[in-house]
Parts: sequence; C-alpha cells; structure tokens
Amino acid sequence: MAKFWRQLHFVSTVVAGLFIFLASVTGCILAVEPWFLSQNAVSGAANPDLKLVDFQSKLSENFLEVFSFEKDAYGNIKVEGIGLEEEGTLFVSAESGSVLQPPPKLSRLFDTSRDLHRSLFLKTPGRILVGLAALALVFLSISGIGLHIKRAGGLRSVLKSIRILELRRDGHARWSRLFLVPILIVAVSGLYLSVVRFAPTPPNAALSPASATPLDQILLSDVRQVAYPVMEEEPLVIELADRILYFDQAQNIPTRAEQVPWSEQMRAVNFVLHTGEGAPVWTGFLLLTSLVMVFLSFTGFQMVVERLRLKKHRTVPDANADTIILVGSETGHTWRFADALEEAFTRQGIQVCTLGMENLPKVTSAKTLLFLTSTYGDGDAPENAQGVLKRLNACLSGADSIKFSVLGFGSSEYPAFCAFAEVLRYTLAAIENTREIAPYSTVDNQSAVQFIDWVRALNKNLNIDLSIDTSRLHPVRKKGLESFQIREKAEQEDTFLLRILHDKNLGIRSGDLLGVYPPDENIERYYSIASVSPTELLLVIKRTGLCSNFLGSLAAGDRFEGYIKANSAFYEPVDEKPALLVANGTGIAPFLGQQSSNSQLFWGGKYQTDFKLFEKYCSINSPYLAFSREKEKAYVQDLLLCREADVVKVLKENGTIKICGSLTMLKGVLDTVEKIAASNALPSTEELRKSGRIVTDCY
Ligand SMILES: Cc1cc2nc3c(=O)[nH]c(=O)nc-3n(C[C@H](O)[C@H](O)[C@H](O)COP(=O)(O)O)c2cc1C
Repeated sequence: MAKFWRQLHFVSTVVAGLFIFLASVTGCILAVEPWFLSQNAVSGAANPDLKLVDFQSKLSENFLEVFSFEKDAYGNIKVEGIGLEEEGTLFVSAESGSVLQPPPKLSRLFDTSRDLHRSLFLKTPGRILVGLAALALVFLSISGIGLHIKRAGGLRSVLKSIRILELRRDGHARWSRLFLVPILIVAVSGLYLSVVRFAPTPPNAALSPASATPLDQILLSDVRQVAYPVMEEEPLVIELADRILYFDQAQNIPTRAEQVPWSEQMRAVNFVLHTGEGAPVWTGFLLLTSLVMVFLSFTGFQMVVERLRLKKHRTVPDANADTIILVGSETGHTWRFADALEEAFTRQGIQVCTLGMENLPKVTSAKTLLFLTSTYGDGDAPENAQGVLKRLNACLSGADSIKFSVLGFGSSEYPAFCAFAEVLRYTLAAIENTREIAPYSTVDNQSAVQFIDWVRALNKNLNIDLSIDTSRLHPVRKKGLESFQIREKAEQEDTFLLRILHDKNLGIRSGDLLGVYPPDENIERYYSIASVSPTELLLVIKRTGLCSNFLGSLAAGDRFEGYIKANSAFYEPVDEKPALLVANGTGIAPFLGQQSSNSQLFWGGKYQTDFKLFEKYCSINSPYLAFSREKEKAYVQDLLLCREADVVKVLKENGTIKICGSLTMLKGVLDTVEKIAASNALPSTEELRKSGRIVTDCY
C-alpha cells in the first residue's frame, strides 16, 4: 500500500508539480487582494435591520432613476442608474443611498495573477489544465495522508512530532501535515470551481410564490442584486443568496419564486473557500497555505529530481563482480554512501556492482555482499527493502559461501535505532553458508566518521586498502570547493598532523587558512596551514569536535573538500626582517612552513614527546621548547623571558612577533612582551599590534 501512495504522490508531482507551483505563487498574491478590497470598500456597513424598501426610498432621493443595484462581498453597493448629477455605474452609501467616490483601482498585478492562476493566460485549455492540477493536488493530499501514516509507522503515531533532521525531507513532512486540511480545502474547492464552470447550469427550480418573503419584510443585508422593471408589465427581480423573487411592481405582490440550484449555491461556498472573498480570517489562512504550498512544491520537486537520479542505478548484477553492494533506502541518503564505497572499490581495481535491495539477485557463486540499509517508520524496512527478509534464504542458499557485512543507517533520535539493519544482520547470520566479515556497525544521522570507521574495518578484514572521497557524502555539494587528498598522517595522543596534496594552482602560502566542511555539518571550520611544497600543505589538529574528528578519521588516500582563505597578515615577511614565531599546541602549524634563518621558534606543549609529531618538519635547528607537564614545568612566555635579549633585538630591528595558538597563551605572551618592552623603552604591545609588528592567530 505504501508503494501505491508513494507512486501516486510521485506521479502527481511529476505531472502537475509546475502548475501547482505557479498556482501557489499566484495564490500568495491573490490571498492579499481581499485585504486591500476590504480596506478600500466605500459603501460602509448598513444597519442590519434596514429594510430593502427603506433603502429604495433613500436611493430615490439621490437618483432620478435606478435600473438595478448589486452588493459585493465587501458591502459595496453598485447602482446602475441616473443620479442627480451623474449617471452610469455609481457607488452609494449603504446608510444614506447618496453617491460616493468609487474605490481606488488595485494594482494590475492582481488581475495578471488571477488570469495566470485561473487559466495560465490560455483561456479554456488553460482552465482545463488548472482543473487537472487541482485534481492532482487532491491526489497529492490523499496520498500524502497515506505516506504520513507509513512514515509514522502506523495510524496511532501519525500525530507524533516530526523532528527536522533535514529541511527538505522532514520540513516537507512537517508542514504538509500541519496544513493538510487547508490544502485539501483549497484543492477540492478549486477542483469544484473548475468542474462547475464546464458543467451546464441547471435551471432554477420553481417555488410557490406564496413562500416568498413579503417585499416590505426583505432586509437589505440579505439582498445580492435587484433589477427594477423598465416596462410596467415587467416584474421587480430580487436576488437573495438562495432564491430569486419576482414581484408585481404595481401591486407589490410576489408573482414567482425560484430556488437557486444546489450546484450554484455550492459554487458560491467553494468560491469563498478558495478565494477568501469577504472572510478576512480565512483569507489569512489562505495566504499561509499558499506560502506553505510554495515551499512544498519546491521541496517536492527537489525530492523528485533526487529520486529520478537514483533510478539510474543498475538493477541486475554484473556477472564479473565478486562484491555486490546492496542498498536499502527510503529517501536516498544511503545511496551517497554506497556510491562513495563503489567508487573506492573501483579505484582499487576491484569490480563491484551496486543494487537496490529490491533487486537482490539469486546468488549462485561465492560472493561478498555488503548491505547498507536505513530504517524507516518505527523500525521498519525502507521502501525498497520491504519483503527482502523473506527472500534472503532463497536468494543466498544456492552459493557455496557468502561473505557479508551489514552497515545500518538511522538516527538515534528514533527509539528503534537501525532496527531493520539489525534484524537483517541476524537473518543473514542465521543462513548456513554465510560468514560475517566486518562487524555489524551503525551510522547515526549520516555520520561520515562512522561510515569511514566501518570502511576501515572492511579494509582490515578483506585485506584491501579502500580510500574514500568524502566529497561524495555531502547531502548538498557546495560550489567552488577544492579537492584535497591525504598523503600522510601522523598521530600523537589526540593531536594529528596531516600532509595533504592539493592542486598547485591554488598558490597556497603558509599562514593561509583552510576551510573544511564535514559532510554531516553545514558549518565550516578554519585551520591554519603550512605550505611545504607547491602541491603539499600541512595541517596540525587536535581532536576536539565534529570537524576535527572528521579530519582525524581520514587516512592516507582519502579525499575531502575545502577551500583556501588567504591570510596575508600571517605570511612570512618578504624583507627578511627577523621574526619570533611563538606558538603552543597545534598553533605551530603555520610556522612549520615559515622558518627562515632570520626567525626563531618558541613552542609550548604538555610533554616533551609531543614535539615529536613536528620534528620532521621543523627546519630550525634549535627551537625553544617549553613543557607544562614535565618535571621542569614551563610555558612559552617563560622562554621569552629567558630570551629577553632576543625579543629586544627583534623589536629594535623592526622585526615581528607572530603568535599562534590558544587565547590563554596569547595573554601570557603579550603580558611578558609588555614587560620586556617597558623595561627596554620599546613601544607598548598595543602599539606594536596596531603597527602590525605583533600579529596573532589565536582561538
Ligand atoms: C519518518 C522517518 C522515520 C524514521 N525512523 C527511523 C527508525 O525507526 N530508526 C532509525 O534508526 N532511523 C529512523 N529514521 C532515520 C533514517 O533511517 C535516516 O535518516 C537515514 O539516514 C535515512 O536514509 P535513507 O534516506 O537512505 O532512507 C527515520 C527517518 C524518518 C524520516
């Protein structure tokens, strides 16, 4: 059933999505028109007890002759007649019947939007198309209800709150559920208005004249339109909401009464529901509904495009592939990981093929099967893996041996975290000829790090060397990013150094910053870099959070995307002036590429062994090192104090002091330099900073 709802939703979006989008955008504009119309209404409110006959006598005081008048939804009364001073179509006061200035004309934008909304500027064919779009919107709403039930894992949970893990998918679900009723009303009323337009209007049914309200009892507030007879023998015609009454003018008695057909009355109700005419609160709702529909059409389109892209995957296994990646996915995210994995295998020269789990083949020879699957609903299989568990035995038992591993994709925000993957794993393990090659693992909220960890386990167990291009794991690829490849990685406790290959045209210089986006985050982090050759840079990072953990999970061969931000204040001086390079911890990174014969390096860390990570890249023979956790406890500012003469010399020779590392260290160093400067009649640190002779990059 879920498949049916999904197909109906999908087909309706593909067929009518663009029209619905256009109708929603124009709907937003038209939804504000009633507000302007009510603001501009001129006739004023009539006394609700005012009788039609009394209003007529007021009109006769202001008109030589009245042919007809009509009232609109905003209370405006428009008279056709000959006034005391002018004639034609004249607006009058509901209270006094006197002639008023007509309401100001509204912007052409409303008329244009209405034409586009009703007929796409195409007259009758356009109206038919718009009617079909309204029908598609009804289908979308109904199939949407089915999908909501499926998504929630049953009718009972359908009202549970929807967490927004991803704006496109979860936002679409949340807002469509919230506005389901108004959307359905807009769709059904729009469809009704389209249909009645093409249906012949049934004749009015005759009522007994005796049932007509006596003329002197009719209230102005009930009247829609009145037509006065031109010839004496013609009747006076009064149109009410549901009836049309004919009166003999001379004797004031009803001669005929007709019932407005039911379809016409329904048309009027649907018209108000669809346009909000004369109903200000509902108009506000319609505006919100139209805005939500713009959002839903847009996100719906994006999801359709994504789905069509997924259709391009193979459906039958490649006979030469010993490894098959099987993907269970509801909304497509798991495919990104599968594609990155397939690419990694292919780069290693290993033939693989990736299939959706619905295409699980009958396996007759030894194969490695890697299952990557999400969990949906409330611990259910995703759409394309429904029914797979039942087929597993029959599909796999024909082969001599099957190696397998399962990687579950899910979200720990759901109680049944990766439940389907877990069941799949146990079902596979229970089949006689299967052997698990890498332990069952999970990926929470599309974590790149957890995926890479599983790939490493696969490498170990299959004795291969897969490396991952993490740019493939981003849900949305950012433009203008460069590709970087890890060449070498060294680690010391929780700090690691990456030697990274890049395109030499980037013209990177030591001191520049590298902006990195982890695939599962949308915020970049910046790292100071050292340029060690035209195509290589160094990065020194401590594992502290999402981005550093992401970079820390990478190994030689892996790739990631990032961009370079120039940071010229931190470049090596071109004039060979002396420099003191002061850093602690990972702050050493930019200085690993800036060590000229005229510079001295001061570095502070916890233990002596910590410096080992950088030794290979430190070209200065005798850097000054301070260790805060060794027996002789010292900080980098203590080193500066010991080397006071060097500090004074650099400052006197117009050199610079560059400081990179923690903010606490920066404060300690600045205090020390301040002291040294004061006792040697040198400018203060504030002045030195202003003149660019102390530059800092601290965090
Ligand atoms: C409506 C809905 C229900 C979900 N139910 C579960 C669940 O029960 N357990 C779980 O671990 N993850 C659940 N998830 C999270 C998805 O499994 C996770 O986002 C996954 O990465 C989606 O991958 P896919 O796009 O390939 O289907 C649910 C997500 C949605 C939108």
